[in-house]
Amino acid sequence: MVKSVALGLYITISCVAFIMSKIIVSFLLYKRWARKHRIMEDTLSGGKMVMFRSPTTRSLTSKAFMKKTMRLSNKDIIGSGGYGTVYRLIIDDNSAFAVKKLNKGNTDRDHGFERELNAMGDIKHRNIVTLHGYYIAPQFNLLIYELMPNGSLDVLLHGKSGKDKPLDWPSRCKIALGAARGLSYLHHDCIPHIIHRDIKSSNILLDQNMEARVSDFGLATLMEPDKSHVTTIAAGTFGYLAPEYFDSGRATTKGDVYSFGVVLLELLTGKRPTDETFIEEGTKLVTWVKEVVKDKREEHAIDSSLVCFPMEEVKKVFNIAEKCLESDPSKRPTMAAVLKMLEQINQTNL
Ligand SMILES: Nc1ncnc2c1ncn2[C@@H]1O[C@H](COP(=O)(O)OP(=O)(O)OP(=O)(O)O)[C@@H](O)[C@H]1O
Repeated sequence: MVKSVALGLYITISCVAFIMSKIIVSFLLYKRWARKHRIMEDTLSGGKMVMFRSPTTRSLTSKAFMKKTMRLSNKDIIGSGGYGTVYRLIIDDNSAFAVKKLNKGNTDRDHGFERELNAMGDIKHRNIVTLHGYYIAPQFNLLIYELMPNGSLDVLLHGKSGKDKPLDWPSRCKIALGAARGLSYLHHDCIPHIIHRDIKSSNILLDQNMEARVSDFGLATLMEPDKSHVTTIAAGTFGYLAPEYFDSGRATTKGDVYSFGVVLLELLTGKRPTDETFIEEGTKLVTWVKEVVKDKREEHAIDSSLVCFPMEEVKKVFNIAEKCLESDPSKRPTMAAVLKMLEQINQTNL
């Protein structure tokens, strides 16, 4: 009898010790993960700041960062979009950021919002704009990105100041290839796979080497779209949205492929998909280009600011764009296939 009680006690103690050790190991592993991923996590001015570990953020302190952030003013604005305003934040010679102040604070956000942001911070690729950190507070939220010194493809192609220095053909090829590589990474190499949902020229930014970086991935999922933002419907932007989206409202990788096809047309023709002349003529960029390609008149559609270009390559890029713009999503290539096609024709430019 005594023996069986002792045995029972022994088994209970062993089980409790086993469970406790598992809990402690999990806790330690979590702490290690958090230390690796977050250089700092601070409660500041009623909000929480999280910065992810990277060479750029290593020497920063959250207080110094917040102090500079609070001093941002209109003269620091780089641009604004449907989700908020983007500011240039220079900390020192080695650290410059683009801070996106989202329109709403976190009053209606849950832990899913932070989980999404942490997942976005894990994505590192040479053709994706890195998210360095975030700040969440009841009044406003900030997303802290790496600063892209050469701005967006949208401004480079259709900038307000006129095309004083138009992009040459090799630069356009390099941008198309970089953007395809970034998007292909999100679709095929990330686990779980990521649908961008808002591919357009203003979401393709250029780094110091004029290498394309896809920005704003995950943002459409993260945010409830601001109803005052007229260009964005549930997700995506008019002119770039795949036709099936208007029926189903469902974002898919093939929807991203369609939007990428529109960006290729922008690179080729130098025209915006929402160009007023198309609306006046009752057509759209995609329809117009399809007719031009069918009639083999590509030279009439090419951007007039392009003075020197190899016609064979131009035709091939028109062809890839056409494939991306198939009305039936199942007939569109995957981004991996688009990347391969672009790599094949661009070998001479790279
Ligand atoms: N990381 C960055 N580095 C440099 N400039 C940036 C950065 N992020 C955004 N910008 C600039 O700020 C502008 C506004 O960006 P934002 O992403 O808020 O809006 P958008 O992409 O134009 O529109 P939408 O919100 O509908 O996607 C961009 O056109 C770009 O020029």
